[in-house]
Amino acid sequence: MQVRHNIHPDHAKQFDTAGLRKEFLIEKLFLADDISLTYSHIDRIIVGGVMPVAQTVVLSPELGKQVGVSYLLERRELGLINVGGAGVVTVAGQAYAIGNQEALYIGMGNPDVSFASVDAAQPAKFYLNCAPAHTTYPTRKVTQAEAKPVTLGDNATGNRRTINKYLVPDVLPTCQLVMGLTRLEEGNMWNSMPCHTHERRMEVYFYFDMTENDTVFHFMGEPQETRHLLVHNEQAVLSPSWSIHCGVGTRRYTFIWGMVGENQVFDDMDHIAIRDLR
Ligand SMILES: O=C(O)C(=O)C[C@H](O)C(=O)CO
Ligand SMILES: [Zn+2]
Repeated sequence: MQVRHNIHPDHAKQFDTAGLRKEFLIEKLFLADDISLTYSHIDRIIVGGVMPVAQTVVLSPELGKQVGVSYLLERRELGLINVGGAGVVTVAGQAYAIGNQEALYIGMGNPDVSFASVDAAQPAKFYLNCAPAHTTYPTRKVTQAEAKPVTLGDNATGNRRTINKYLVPDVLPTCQLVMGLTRLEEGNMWNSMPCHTHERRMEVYFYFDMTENDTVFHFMGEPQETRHLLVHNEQAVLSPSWSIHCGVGTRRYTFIWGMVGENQVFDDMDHIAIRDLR
C-alpha cells in the first residue's frame, strides 16, 4: 500500500510539477490479477483499483495488518464502481454481479471479500474508495438507474454534464463515504466549473473513458494559488479540503468523485466566482 501524507497549502504552492504529481496524483490503479491501494492521511481515505483477469482477487488479511487491524474492513466501509467488463464481487458468501458503471457499497465488518471477472478478455475494473467507519450499514448494489442524476452546465460554456449520485444518503446509508460519477456530454470539456472547495470534506477525482491521446488539465490549489496536473486515462487526483478540483479535457470524458469528511451534504460547497480565481 502506498502512503501519502497531509500537505499544508503553504507547502503545496512550492511544489514543481514532479512534486505535485508525487503528492496528489495516483498514476496506476489497475494491475492484472492484483489490487493496488493508496492510503492518504487526508481523512484516511484509501483509493484503489482491483482488476481480476484470470484469477479471483481477495482482500487479504495482510491488508488489514497494514492498517493495524485483522482485516481491511474491520473498521472501514468500501464503495466501488466498475469501469471495466462485467464482474462479480462476493461479500460474506453472497455474489453481486456488478456490470459496467454499476456500484457496490460494502459495510464495515466484512472479512471475506473477493473480486472476479466474467470474461478474462474484458476484465472488470473495480475503482474503490474506502474510509473509516463507525457502524455497519447493509452491503448493497446500486445500478445506474438507482443513482440520482442532476444535469448541470451548458454547451456554450463547455460544461454540460450529468452528475450521477450513486452512494449518497438519498440512495443508501453510509457512515461517511459518498461517491458518484459525472459524464460530460459530447463537445463539453469542463468539469466542476465554476469551481468550489468544501472545507468539510476532501475529495478524490478518478478520470476514465479517455483515449490514450487525450488528457485532462486538472486544476488544484487554493483558489488564488491554482496549479495544474496533467491527468491521463484511469488516473486519480487527491484533493484536500483547501483545494479547488476541476478540469478541462482535450475531449469529453467521465470521472468518478468520492468524498469523506465531516458531513455528506452534497451542496455544502464554497463556490468560487470565476473572476476571483488566480
Ligand atoms: O461535475 C461536477 O461538478 C462534479 O462532479 C462535482 C463533484 O460532484 C464534486 O466536486 C462534489 O463536491
Ligand atoms: Zn467537490
